[in-house]
Amino acid sequence: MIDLRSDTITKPTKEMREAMFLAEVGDDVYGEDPTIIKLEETAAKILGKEAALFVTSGTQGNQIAVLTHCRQGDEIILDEDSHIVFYEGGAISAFAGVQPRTIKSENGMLDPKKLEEAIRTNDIHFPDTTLICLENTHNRSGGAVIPPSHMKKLFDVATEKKIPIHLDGARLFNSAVALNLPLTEFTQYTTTVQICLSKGLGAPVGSILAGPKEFIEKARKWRKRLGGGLRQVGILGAAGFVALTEMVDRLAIDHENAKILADGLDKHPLISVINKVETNIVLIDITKTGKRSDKFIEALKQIGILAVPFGPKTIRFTTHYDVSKENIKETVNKVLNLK
Ligand SMILES: Cc1ncc(COP(=O)(O)O)c(CN[C@H](C(=O)O)[C@H](C)O)c1O
Repeated sequence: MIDLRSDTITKPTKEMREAMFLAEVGDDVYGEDPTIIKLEETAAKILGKEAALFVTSGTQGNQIAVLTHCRQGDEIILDEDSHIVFYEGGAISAFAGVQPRTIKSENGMLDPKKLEEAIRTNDIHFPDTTLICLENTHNRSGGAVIPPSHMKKLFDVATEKKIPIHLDGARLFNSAVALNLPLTEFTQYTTTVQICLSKGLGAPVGSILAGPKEFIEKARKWRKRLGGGLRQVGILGAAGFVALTEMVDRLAIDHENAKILADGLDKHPLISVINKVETNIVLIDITKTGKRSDKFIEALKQIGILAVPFGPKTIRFTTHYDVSKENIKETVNKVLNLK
């Protein structure tokens, strides 16, 4: 099977497994796990933040960010297609008790004017707007890169209104590699940021939430409240450290493979690629095939290819470390022969 369902599929590399085996560990609830301390300090530095916290997933990182920034009854502004709204099971309402105020983005980019209009004024009838959430790359726009110049426009609106910005940067490294920029070019326009170690970077588990020191102390307590007090977690941290320090540059290969895949699939008379393939995600429209996406996914599985539905007529393919250029070429040849 050529598994293009997601970059979450990546399995730990040999180097990661060795690092896990040799990891020096301690009880992280008492702050005594040297490997996770090293990971958190390194991540904070790379992200240009005062402190960082290892979390078990991107979802947990986003949810702890909302719980730490907000109070029950607050309103947060996000893109209607953001992962936090679309894929996190309503957790911001279930746990943090906050109200999402969604605005539609253009290719993952919120309009600064619409953002400003969505911010509540001080009125007894209104909830307070206490957080703005961005996503970069933008998953449902097909891994769209939000350039720092656009992030600055949103940051300027938020700063003027004294509202923090949380960036869901699950694939922020993909944006940084696509634009050949350091992460701090993006994170300078955020208060807090979550990045995934377990997606394109290949770690088996985990994300990092980074931000101001005081914020991270509060976030650590929220993680504990959620049962996230981790013990000898250096075992996971060791793999995360390899991901963070050795697996970033190779994301360019995933981007190249995504472009080869997109160019190939687009040649099929009944398929059209609908996103500008800037990173590791390809979205195709299958309307002309007359098939619904679930049926098309089954047809792909019959020919040894795994992908995910992204709507009734849309399919997503995601390239990653465990899919080679040969796999991509094989995928193109097989799909081109699909009737
Ligand atoms: C932008 C963004 N932010 C957060 C997350 C959550 O990360 P995890 O909770 O899966 O570690 C994801 C995962 N995305 C997964 C995928 O793309 O296959 C699924 C949809 O949850 C994400 O794409």
